[in-house]
Amino acid sequence: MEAIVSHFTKLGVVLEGIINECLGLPPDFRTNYRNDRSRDSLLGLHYFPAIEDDNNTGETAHEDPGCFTILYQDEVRGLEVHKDDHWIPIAPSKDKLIVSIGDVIQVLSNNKFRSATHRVLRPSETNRYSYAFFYNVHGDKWVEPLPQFTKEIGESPKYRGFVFEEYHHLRIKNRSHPPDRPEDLIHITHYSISN
Ligand SMILES: O=C(O)CCC(=O)C(=O)O
Ligand SMILES: [Fe+2]
Repeated sequence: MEAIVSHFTKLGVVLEGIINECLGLPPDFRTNYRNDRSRDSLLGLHYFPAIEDDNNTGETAHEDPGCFTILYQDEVRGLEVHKDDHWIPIAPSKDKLIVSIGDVIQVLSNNKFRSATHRVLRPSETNRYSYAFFYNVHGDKWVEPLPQFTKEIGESPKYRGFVFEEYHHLRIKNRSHPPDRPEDLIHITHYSISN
């Protein structure tokens, strides 16, 4: 397990540099913004075969809350990404890792990069295993749209700022104490500014 975390962490640092570059952020942005990996987490997931009447739901549609997620799925299908009103299956492969942008990058970039809406449908014929490595910011980090994507280019911020831990807790609460109505689940839109 420790070896996997160490590999994912090294890869995460490289990916973060690539994402920063794609966003046009300076190379030292990462070390200036944060340089603490203590809130990253690795989740090992085991999905039992779907049975009739449970809609095959493994993970309902959601976006990951942190910076980005590195996902390893075995050779069993199930992961789907929502794009242009369609659910697109992500072909499983033992040789591939899937990287998805999370809500923190969406907020920092003021929606220039969007977090990926995804879900897992469990196949009925077999178990499914995956590892999700969540590359996060530190809990007490203040997250808000960066000036590079707001005042420096004449755009108004689409989110109010928040402490990452607060949002993370609300997201965990979605799971531990799910609200009666699905529309009351907390998403990043909780911090949206409607102009
Ligand atoms: O198991 C998967 O393929 C995805 C898991 C996931 O989306 C999550 O844990 O946030
Ligand atoms: Fe996810």
